Amino acid sequence: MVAELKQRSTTATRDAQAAPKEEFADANIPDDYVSRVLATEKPLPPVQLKNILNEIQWVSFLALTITPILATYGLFTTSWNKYTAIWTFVYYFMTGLGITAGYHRLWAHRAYNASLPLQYYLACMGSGAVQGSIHWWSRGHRAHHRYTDTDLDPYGAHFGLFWSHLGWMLVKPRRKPGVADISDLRKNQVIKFQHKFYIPMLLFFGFGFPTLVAGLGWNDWRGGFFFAGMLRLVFVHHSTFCVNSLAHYLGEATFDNKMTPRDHFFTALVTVGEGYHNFHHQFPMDYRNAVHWYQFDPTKWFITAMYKIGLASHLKSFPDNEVKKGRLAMQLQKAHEFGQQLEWPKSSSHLPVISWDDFVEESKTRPLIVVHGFIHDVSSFLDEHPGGRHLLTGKIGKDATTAFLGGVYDHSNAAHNLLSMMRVGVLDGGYQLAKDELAKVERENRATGVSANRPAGSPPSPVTSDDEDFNGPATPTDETPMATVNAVAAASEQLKAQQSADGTKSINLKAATYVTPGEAYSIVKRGELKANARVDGTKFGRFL
Ligand code: HEM
Repeated sequence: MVAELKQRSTTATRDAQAAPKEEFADANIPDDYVSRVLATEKPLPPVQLKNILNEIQWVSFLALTITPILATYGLFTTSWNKYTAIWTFVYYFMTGLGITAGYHRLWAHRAYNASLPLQYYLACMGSGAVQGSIHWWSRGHRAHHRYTDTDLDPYGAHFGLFWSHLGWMLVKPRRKPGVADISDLRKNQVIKFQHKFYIPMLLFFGFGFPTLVAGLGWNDWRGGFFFAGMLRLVFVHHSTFCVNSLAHYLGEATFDNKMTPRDHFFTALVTVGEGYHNFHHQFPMDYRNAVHWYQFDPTKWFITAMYKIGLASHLKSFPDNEVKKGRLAMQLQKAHEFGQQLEWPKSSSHLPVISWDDFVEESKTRPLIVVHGFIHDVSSFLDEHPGGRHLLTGKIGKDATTAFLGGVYDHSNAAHNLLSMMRVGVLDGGYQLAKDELAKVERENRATGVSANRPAGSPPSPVTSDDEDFNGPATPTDETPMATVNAVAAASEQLKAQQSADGTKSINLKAATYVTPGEAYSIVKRGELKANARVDGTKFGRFL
């Protein structure tokens, strides 16, 4: 089975990677390509001291070590000429842009179209940056984007800062980069030309041309070679390498933190504007790396200038609306993480459900106030209340929702938040129910020997907090005081009207939806809160 899988994998990978040149390299790619290749194709053993000489990639190793040595030698043996200094700086940008505007955004990502003269110019300048041919560079870069942070990424940041900056070029690749299609580049005449003549182009634009300009221009041949040639090349090299290393470590994940790319001004500064790398990995076909005018992206400015003079066209940019969505997603994630560090009120399902009667009884022993259907213990706040202690004590054992929500004072968000932290229970039904009124009447009448919902002489019904037991208003008797009967009947009528309106056994609309900052709780059916209490294992009708 394993052998078969291995066979299939090898065949699929070979198919994918060695497809005919004019076809898409990934035309036959299996759906599980990444995991299959990683599982079945073993990487080369790790580089160790004992095998290092065999593992070194000598061409790039020498190129990357000899240039800084020669540049340092030049620095100590050559005097600076003002014009050479300016030329070195200018040629740094020219060759840097050859990579960023040419190799990277034009060819690797097809972020815009360039006229033939601009393409040849960028190919020449890119050759002067000595980083391999467009063909080789773009293939590796497409694999980097496609397999970011996996072992199929040729310069995966997950292998460490040194590996992604330099290490991957100094030793033989530990495994073949993942398949990436470059069939479009194979057809490009400029790329074909540069690939064919890459070595002479590299030597000329890397060292000959900068030396010639300084030598013929102001007779500084030596400075031209060491500074505009060697020293400039060291800077261009490490500028590009920083995109693979620093841009995956330093800064913000502005649009997505699933992978390592980050946005940072400093990286942008040292990479000719490639430092907004989180943006770039999200929107790779965008000709910009930086969307804001104040962000440093000379490559974008160069492409825009080329567009203005008619040498570039079809500049691609990702829809602004979608860019904003990416930013918002991360902002929301951060806000959520911040919120998780805060203390939040107990939710209704973690509080006991208390009947109105029990609430009133308990209020005699401690300062309890009902607001929004929650019972709050305000003892810690009595003396702190900006509106005065008397306003709170006046509402103990009562429902203060109306007063709290603007009847007396329309409290701030802060007050709502503070209040929610004082919750100790949920009032059954959310507000004082008609049956509570009824129970009160019962209690009062019990003293006088009459009942509001039973014929005189029959035993009083127990006051129950089970909603299902509530069957409407009492039948008035001759003994019931008329005012009480009317109040109960009115409350009952209201309840009935509402029940028939929405077809449910619901509660007063006013109390139906409680919106507390950070939480919205909606009671859809009477008795639901009780279920919450049961789930939580708390006892119904008892304070914790
Ligand atoms: C436990 C419940 C309560 C809490 C946590 C609370 C909290 C606060 C807070 C924080 C303020 C400052 C202004 C603001 O943030 O909005 C305030 C002001 C006030 N509250 Fe309350 N309050 C409660 C209950 C009540 C009740 C039941 C009443 C009225 C019967 C009331 C009446 C007032 C008044 C009139 C002010 C304005 C004071 C002023 O600026 O002169 N509060 N309350």
